[in-house]
Amino acid sequence: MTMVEEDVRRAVAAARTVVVKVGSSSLTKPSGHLDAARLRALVAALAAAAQQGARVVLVSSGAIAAGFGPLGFEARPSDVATQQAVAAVGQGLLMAQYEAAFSRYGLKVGQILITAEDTIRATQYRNVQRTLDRLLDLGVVPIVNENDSLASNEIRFGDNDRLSALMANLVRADALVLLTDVDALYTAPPSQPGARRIGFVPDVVAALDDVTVTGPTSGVGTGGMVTKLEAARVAAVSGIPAVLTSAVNAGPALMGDPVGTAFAPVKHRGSSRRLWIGFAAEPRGALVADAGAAKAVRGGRASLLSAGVLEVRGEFSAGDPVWIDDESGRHLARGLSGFDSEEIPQMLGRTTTQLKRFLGAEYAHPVVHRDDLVLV
Ligand SMILES: Nc1ncnc2c1ncn2[C@@H]1O[C@H](COP(=O)(O)OP(=O)(O)O)[C@@H](O)[C@H]1O
Ligand SMILES: N[C@@H](CCC(=O)OP(=O)(O)O)C(=O)O
Repeated sequence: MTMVEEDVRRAVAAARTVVVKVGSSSLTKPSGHLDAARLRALVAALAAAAQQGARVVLVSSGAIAAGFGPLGFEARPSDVATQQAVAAVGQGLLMAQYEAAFSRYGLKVGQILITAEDTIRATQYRNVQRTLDRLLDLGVVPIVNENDSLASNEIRFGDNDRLSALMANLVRADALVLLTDVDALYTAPPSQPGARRIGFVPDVVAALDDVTVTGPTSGVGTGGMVTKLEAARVAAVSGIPAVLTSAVNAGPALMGDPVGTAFAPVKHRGSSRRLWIGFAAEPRGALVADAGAAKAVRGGRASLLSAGVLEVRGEFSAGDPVWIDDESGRHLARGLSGFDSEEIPQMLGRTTTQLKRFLGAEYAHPVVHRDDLVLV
């Protein structure tokens, strides 16, 4: 069943669990300080939704943008070490403001700082999921951000837009609301003459060809509209309706009013863990499948066995995401490797019986189990 705009609006208003993402530019001043009035206005809208029974997860950016001013920097620092230090200061300031603002409505907040690395492994993923579920059961508003101070540069999410769509999967949200500094998606950056506002996107994958988007323009944001559309796409293919609008429209958006841009889901909800594998982290290496294994993997229900692996590329540990490629180098799937890259060469081409006999029972497992594999 495809949703029309009214269905999306209604789904957002009726959402039992809703993930709301707010960008740095909506919470801070260009000087690198928090804008307390705007933060309080946002909290008022979220508290109203919570008081009507919604379980609200807030994904909030702003740690770096709120921390550089108090530390005496005139602009957002560009080197990673300073950004990480600034985020450690800004995150505390941000949470202090949220705690004070939500407490006026009798609501408690809980901080969740997350790294891509923490969550890619099955045990860690379930741990984050369990903590968030429990916080929501306790009536707490979880406030999520990337752990900017600790995330290593190569594997960070980098933008909270994508993180928010993944969070929506993780908490099995009924809706995702992306709040930024522009009132809607436009056919081109709104500063360009002739850019038209788009009220409804029935199929975000198809729409990507028709709009021109750019990176951030605010000086404090990171992803611009590119990552917001990516988030809307991840939500849509996860079966989650989404709305994109400006932070000042948070209240009306959550009440289902026709503000901003509504995105219809394009698929039924899939397994959240599989989506996480598909979108969360950049693969560290690749396993090259022979023709038989490639066919089996493409069929959608097979594990990748060492008997069908020709080559291992890159360095990774067991549990890391890897590409599964065919012999011509085309990506077939993403999956979590069951072994360290250095263990795999001795396993290549061997059947499960041979692995058990020559290397021991601990090697008699698929290189990538089908539950840990997503076709691309
Ligand atoms: N097609 C488009 N429609 C709307 N906004 C766009 C488009 N292309 C680029 N933008 C820009 O994206 C900006 C929002 O991204 P960003 O600054 O990263 O916000 P945030 O801090 O909320 O994540 C807007 O201010 C807008 O200028
Ligand atoms: N995690 C970073 C923000 C990353 C980010 O996505 O920023 P934005 O584009 O403003 O949503 C921070 O808190 O400063």
